[in-house]
Amino acid sequence: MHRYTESARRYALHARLLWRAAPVHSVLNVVLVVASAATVTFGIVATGRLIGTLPAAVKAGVGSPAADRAWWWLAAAVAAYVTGPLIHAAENAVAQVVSARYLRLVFDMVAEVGTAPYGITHLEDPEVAGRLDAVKRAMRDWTFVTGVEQTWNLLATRLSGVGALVVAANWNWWAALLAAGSYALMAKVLVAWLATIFDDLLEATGNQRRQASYVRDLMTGAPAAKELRLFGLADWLVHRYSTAWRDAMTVVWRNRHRNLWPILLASAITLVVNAGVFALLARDASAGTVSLASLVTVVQALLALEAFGPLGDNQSALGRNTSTATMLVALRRRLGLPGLPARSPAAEPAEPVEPAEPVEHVEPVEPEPVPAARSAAAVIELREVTFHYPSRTEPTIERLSLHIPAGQSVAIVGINGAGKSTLIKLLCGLYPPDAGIIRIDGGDPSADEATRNRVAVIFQDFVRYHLPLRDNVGFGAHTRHDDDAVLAKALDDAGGTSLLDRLERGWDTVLSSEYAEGTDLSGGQWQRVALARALAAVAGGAGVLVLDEPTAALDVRAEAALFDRFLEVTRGMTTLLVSHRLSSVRHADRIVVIGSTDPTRTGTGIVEDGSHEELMAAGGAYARMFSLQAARFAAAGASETAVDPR
Ligand SMILES: Nc1ncnc2c1ncn2[C@@H]1O[C@H](COP(=O)(O)OP(=O)(O)OP(=O)(O)O)[C@@H](O)[C@H]1O
Repeated sequence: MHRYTESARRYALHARLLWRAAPVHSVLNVVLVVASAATVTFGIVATGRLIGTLPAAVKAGVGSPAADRAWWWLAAAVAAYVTGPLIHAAENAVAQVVSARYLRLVFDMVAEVGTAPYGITHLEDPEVAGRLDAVKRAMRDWTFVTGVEQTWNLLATRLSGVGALVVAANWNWWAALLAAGSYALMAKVLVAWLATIFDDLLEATGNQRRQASYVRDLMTGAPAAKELRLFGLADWLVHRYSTAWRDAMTVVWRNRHRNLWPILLASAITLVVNAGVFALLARDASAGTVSLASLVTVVQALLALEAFGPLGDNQSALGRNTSTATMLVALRRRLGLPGLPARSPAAEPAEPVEPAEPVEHVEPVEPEPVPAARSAAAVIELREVTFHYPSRTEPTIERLSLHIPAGQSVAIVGINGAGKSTLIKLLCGLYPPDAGIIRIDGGDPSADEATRNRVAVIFQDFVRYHLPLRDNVGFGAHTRHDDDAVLAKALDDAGGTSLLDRLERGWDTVLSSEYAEGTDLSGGQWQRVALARALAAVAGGAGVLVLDEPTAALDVRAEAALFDRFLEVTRGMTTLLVSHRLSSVRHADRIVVIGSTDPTRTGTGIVEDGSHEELMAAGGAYARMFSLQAARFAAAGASETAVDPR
């Protein structure tokens, strides 16, 4: 029973989405659908009447009143059959608009799931990630759009069934109801069966199908192409793909077979009921209680009752669509978002389908007046901060306190896995701490957007946007994105001016060789572009600049020179540098070594804190790491002024 009420709920959600996406066009489509169903019913009646009047008309001859009546019914039937396709065409045209807006709305809803909660904890939750991926995959399937477009055809068909029912009920109301009911039962059972399959596809198989898709993409995409050939992985991947896919689909196949019997039963009922109803009609006709005109009309009407039954591919497309929308709404609610966004994109142009417009609950950031040169340096305060990743039980950071005054440059160093990047992510508010407080100029970065905008970070795995150089640099600058002077200065400060000179289309060159007139960059060039993005952020209002090892692809000397330059151009700013190469960060005002502070604690704290000279003089962990790196590098025959990477 639950399955049947559930399908009613899904259709109700579908109706709400259509209404939200395109209210005017949806109402227009309903009107057209009613008109279309009416022409079908009228066509049935007119044809029946025409056939019924023909014998008398033929007998009475041309010009007789009977012949006139036949002509009238003929004209009416032709009008119905000609008008029907015209209305249908109009309905399709309006349906296109509705589907474009519907897609836009659903795209916004998905984008909001990915972007609206500022923290990234939810995206690392395997269940959320699996569902989000399943929704995105289902949206890419052609059935998703077809499902929306077919809504109106399905509605028109069902309504034409109502017309046929009224006509058939004129002959025998209970027989007509019985026939219509048997078709409806079959449709209900089939819809519930399809919904189970789609839910299984979306839910139960989410992770396994994700694995299978991942392996398939490895085989067909550029990123793994080199290793795939070098390690001879092709056969292994093909095998892995087919087993992952089979494992994923086993649940679907099993449920598909297990739930088949209600469909077989409903089909048998429909067959028996309809045989009985037609036998009843035949009996009435032979007894003379049904005229020839009525017989033709009722036969057509009874056949048209099939409109209440299963409607093939169109219905499964709509079923798939409603399953996806239901899952999306549930996912949104789980993340604390409203099921449906409050604002309608109906007023927006339907095409092209663009990325999400500002979402309802995230206040659009009003461009603030940005100082011409640079914004004020920020003060950073971490007090007794403890944090553990959702997928772990032990804390990664434990009771860590750090005060960074405005304008200081600080290097964060520590061994692999010490928690340097985690500390930076906490500073950006990407995760809220479990305990303790993090403040930037008094604001909480995990809760306050204006505070977050004060921090500009380039991570080790910074994004290489396949977009023009202008965007790759300008994305850092928020409100100054289009200010060429700001971008040029940032690129120059990052040591990337020569790169600009080499690009044929200058700032407009797309940084990807997958585009005509685009070009890819070397690892080092990409790092300079990323660095320029961080520097551009200063003009955009950032008060803290963080470089979390985005320079690993540069050689030792280049990284050291770049960091020195970075410290020079950002003098007076609050800056944080993370690097394994201690020589690269030795010129920072202050060096903070993080690591295990106490054997009873699993999380990281501050082990040492001071300037390069102070820490070297103290002869602690930093001094030992520095000397070790220097010795290794010297042994490798390089200059003694630079220190070996790792
Ligand atoms: N998203 C995550 N989920 C769970 N654990 C994580 C996640 N990211 C990092 N960790 C774990 O947290 C610990 C600290 O990682 P982090 O990346 O902060 O170290 P790091 O000092 O920056 O390391 P490296 O020098 O290698 O870059 C590691 O044990 C790592 O495995």
